[in-house]
Amino acid sequence: MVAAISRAVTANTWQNAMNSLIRKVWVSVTHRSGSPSGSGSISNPNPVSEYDRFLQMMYIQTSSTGDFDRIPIDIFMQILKILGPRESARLRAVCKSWKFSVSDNRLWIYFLQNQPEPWDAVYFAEAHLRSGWPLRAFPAQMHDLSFMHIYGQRVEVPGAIIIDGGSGYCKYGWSKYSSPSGRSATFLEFGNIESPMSSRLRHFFSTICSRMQVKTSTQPIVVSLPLCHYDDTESAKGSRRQLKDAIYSTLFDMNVPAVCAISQATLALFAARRISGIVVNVGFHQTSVVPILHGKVMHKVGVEVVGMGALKLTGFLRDRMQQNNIHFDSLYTVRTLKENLCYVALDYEAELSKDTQASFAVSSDSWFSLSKERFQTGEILFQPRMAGVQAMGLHQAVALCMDHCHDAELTADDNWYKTVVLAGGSACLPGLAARLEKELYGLLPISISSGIRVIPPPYGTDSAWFGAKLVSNQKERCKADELDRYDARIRLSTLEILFKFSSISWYLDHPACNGPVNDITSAFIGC
Ligand SMILES: Nc1ncnc2c1ncn2[C@@H]1O[C@H](COP(=O)(O)OP(=O)(O)OP(=O)(O)O)[C@@H](O)[C@H]1O
Repeated sequence: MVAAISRAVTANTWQNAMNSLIRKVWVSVTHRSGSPSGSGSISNPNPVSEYDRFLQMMYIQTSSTGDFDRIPIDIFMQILKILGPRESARLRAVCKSWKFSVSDNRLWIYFLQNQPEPWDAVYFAEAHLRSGWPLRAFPAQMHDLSFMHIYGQRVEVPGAIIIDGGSGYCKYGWSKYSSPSGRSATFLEFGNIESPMSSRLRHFFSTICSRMQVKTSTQPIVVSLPLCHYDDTESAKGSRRQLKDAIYSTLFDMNVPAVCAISQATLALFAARRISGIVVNVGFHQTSVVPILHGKVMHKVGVEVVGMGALKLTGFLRDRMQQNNIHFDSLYTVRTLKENLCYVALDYEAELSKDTQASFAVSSDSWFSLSKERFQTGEILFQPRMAGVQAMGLHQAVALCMDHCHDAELTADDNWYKTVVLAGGSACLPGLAARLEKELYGLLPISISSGIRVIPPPYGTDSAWFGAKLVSNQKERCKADELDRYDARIRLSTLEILFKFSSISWYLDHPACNGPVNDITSAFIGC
C-alpha cells in the first residue's frame, strides 16, 4: 500500500506533509465539541498519550493496510478535507476502501461549498438543468448525483462568455467570474438589438468580444434572448424564431464554436433557483409579466406587457424635481437619486402623511433632498395614470397572468405560478416585492392567492447574467438549447471544445480560470 501511496503522492514530501496534517487533524478533532467516539476513540481524557498512539497507528505501522483501515472515518474525512480535492482524488487509487471513502458525496459537497460559486447554485444547476430540455420538474435527489464526478466536470468545463443584451444596458463577462466584467448602454451604442439585422448584431457581438479581448473562434457563448414578440400568434412565433436564427447565424459566422441562447426571463428565473413561476421584468422601456413552466415561456397562457419601465420612472422623477424647483445638471443625477433614494410604499395613502425627506450626495459636493418624490416615482408602476400613462397597474397585470395560468390547468400541481420573481434594475426599488405581494393578496380570490410569494431580484440588475452563469458552468450546458436546427452542431462543437480545453493548457492559462485548475484537472483525468 505504501508503494501505491508513493505513486500517488510525491514520496519526498509525504512524511512532512503527513506530520503537519495529522497534527492539524488531531487539533481539529480534539477541539470539536460532541465529537463522536467510535472504535479508536478520540475523546480520551489524556490527549497526549492518545495522540502518541494515533501517531503510532499512522506512521509506525504504515506497512499494513489494516491499520489505516482502523482510522476512524471522521478522522479520515478530516484528512481528506485538509488534503483538498486534487490529493483526495488521487488517493482513490490506493485501495478499494479508500476509493469508496473518497467517493463519499459529503466530502465533495464540502469541496463544492468551499468554492466561490454558491453551493445552492451548484445544486440547483446539477439537479434541474444538467439534463437539458425538458427540464426536470422533480429534481434529481442528492444521492442520485455523484458530487465527485460533478466537481471534476466543473473544474474541467472551460466556462463561456455570457452576453445579456438588455434593451437598455448590456452585461457581459466570463461565466467563471463572480459578476459581469463589463456593461454598456445598448440603446446608445447599438440601437435596438431586437431588430434582427445581421450587421447590427455582428457589430454588437464583435464589439463585446473585442472589449473582452477574446477571439470569437475559441469561446462558447451563452446569450440571453430579449423579451419581445410576446403573442402566441404565428407571426409573433415567426419573429421570435427569426431573431433567434439571426443571433445564431451571426455568431456562427463569427466562428463561435458553440452557442446557447435562452430567454432573458427564463435566465432570471434560474437565478432565483426556480424552473417554474412568473417573472416580472421591469425593463428599460416596458414591464413584462412572463409565465414560465419547466423553463419554457408559456406564450399560449399569455405574456402581459405594461408600457412602463426604467425610462418612465427616471422621466417621472425628473419632472417632479423640476416642478419642485430642484435643480440638477443631467439625467445622470436624476438616475442616481432614483437608485439611491426612491422606494415603493407599502401603503401609498398612509405614506403621504409621513415625513419622508432624505438627502443624497450625487457627487462629493452636490447634496439633493427628496421627500414625496421618493415613493411617488415607484408608485407609477401601480398607478400609471400618475405619469399620464393609460395602462393597467403592475399588480393588475400579474393578477391577470395568474388568472390565466390558473384557468389553463397545465399541470396537476396548481402552485407553479405562485412564485413571482422580480427582475430588471428598476425592480430593485426597495419595497416593490412586499407591495406587489400585498396587492395580489387583495386582488385575487383565496383559491389563487393562497401561497403567493414575490421574490426581489436575486442579483439586482444582473439576474439574467447570473442565470446564464448557472447554465454555462455545466458540462452539459448546450443541451439546454431549444433550437432544434442547430442542436447537433452546437452539441458536437461543445464536446470538441471541452475535449480540447481539458487536454491542452491554453485555456487553463487564461485569466478566466483562476487557481490551480491545471493541476486539479489533470488529477481528474482518468478518474
Ligand atoms: N437600485 C435601483 N433602484 C432603482 N432603479 C435601479 C436600481 N438599479 C438600477 N436601476 C435602474 O435600472 C435600469 C436598468 O435596468 P436593466 O439593466 O435591467 O435594463 P435592461 O436589462 O436594459 O432592460 P430590458 O429588460 O428592457 O432589456 C436603469 O434605469 C437603472 O437606473
